[in-house]
Amino acid sequence: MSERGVLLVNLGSPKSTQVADVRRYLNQFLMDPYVVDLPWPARRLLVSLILLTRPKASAHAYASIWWEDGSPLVVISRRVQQALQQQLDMPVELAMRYGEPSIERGLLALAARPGVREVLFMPQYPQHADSTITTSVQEAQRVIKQHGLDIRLNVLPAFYDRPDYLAALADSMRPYLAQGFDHLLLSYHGLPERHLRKADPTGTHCLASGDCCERASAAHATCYRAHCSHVSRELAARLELAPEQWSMAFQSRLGRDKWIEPYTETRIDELAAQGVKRLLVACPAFVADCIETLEEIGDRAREQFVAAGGEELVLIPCLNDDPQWVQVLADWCRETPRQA
Ligand SMILES: C=CC1=C(C)c2cc3[nH]c(cc4nc(cc5[nH]c(cc1n2)c(C)c5CCC(=O)O)C(CCC(=O)O)=C4C)c(C)c3C=C
Ligand SMILES: [Fe+2]
Ligand SMILES: [Fe+2]
Repeated sequence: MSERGVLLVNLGSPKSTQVADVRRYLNQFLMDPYVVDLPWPARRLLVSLILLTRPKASAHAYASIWWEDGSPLVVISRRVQQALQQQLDMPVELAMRYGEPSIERGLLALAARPGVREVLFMPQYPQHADSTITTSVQEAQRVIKQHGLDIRLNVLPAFYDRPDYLAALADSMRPYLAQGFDHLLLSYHGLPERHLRKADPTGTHCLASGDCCERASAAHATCYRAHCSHVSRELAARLELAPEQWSMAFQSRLGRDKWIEPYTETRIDELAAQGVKRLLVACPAFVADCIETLEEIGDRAREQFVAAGGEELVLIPCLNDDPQWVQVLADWCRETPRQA
């Protein structure tokens, strides 16, 4: 009997590539106030407008990357859960913030296991964002309260600075660099600039200057962009890259707000114009490949790069179920101190 259970948490995918399923998923996702952070009436209006056209386009994109056994994100996350379960003598469940398997289902399954009193809640996001980690924790707290569950939540914070994670990521990228390249682009999921300012506990640091992320600040405890910068600099150092050999950009913009820059789309054109022929792209905001890596970078960015004069864009896979990464997760499950 184990006192601890583990819940691996990721974002989630539609149930299928049917437009109706994609619409249901996008509605749940975008109506989350941590994602579209507008008051309810404005959020409802904006999301309803997005839902007029986006589900069809997204369904098409999902269909182009869907696997026989489902969404890559969910299939890969399930593989990680199973590999982890084989290494651990504590129960490991998988949950998605949107869609299935839900956080509710995961927590109820763990709470039903004899002896489990603590859930090590492991959001699978290296960098902090309220639209990923905070919303997942809130949902878990809601479920615990609603069902009166007798369990403590022990939340694993963003792990952008943990040396074992960084080593696993750098090691997974090394074979791709060894095949030769002109430039490595580290493309992170974007965020509206407003989200960054809202998450700034000092209220004055984030985005007050262009180099805010390079200057030490208490704001960096929850600054998504500072976390991305940290991962990028660490990767460059571990992979022994010169400054001109790599750069960082942000993808997946939605809507008309200003998102953090530079945009990946812009960088792709710039790099092609600079004469980069063989471009490597890694996506370190994701630990599992998903529509954002496979379709947005692996398909669309590749086409864009070649149309702009590049020769080859190679997408470096996410950590996925890499044994070294699974080992790191297993270590964290065993070694994270119990919560008082
Ligand atoms: C306002 C919109 C969005 C914010 C903010 C946002 C933040 C954010 N998302 C991820 C990780 C993932 N996002 C994924 C898909 C996805 N993201 C948005 C919008 C926002 N994300 C949309 C509308 C979608 C759906 C696909 C589409 O229609 O384009 C995924 C992949 C899901 C899958 O099934 O494969 C992930 C993972 C992070 C890390 C993040 C904040 C930093
Ligand atoms: Fe997203
Ligand atoms: Fe910053």
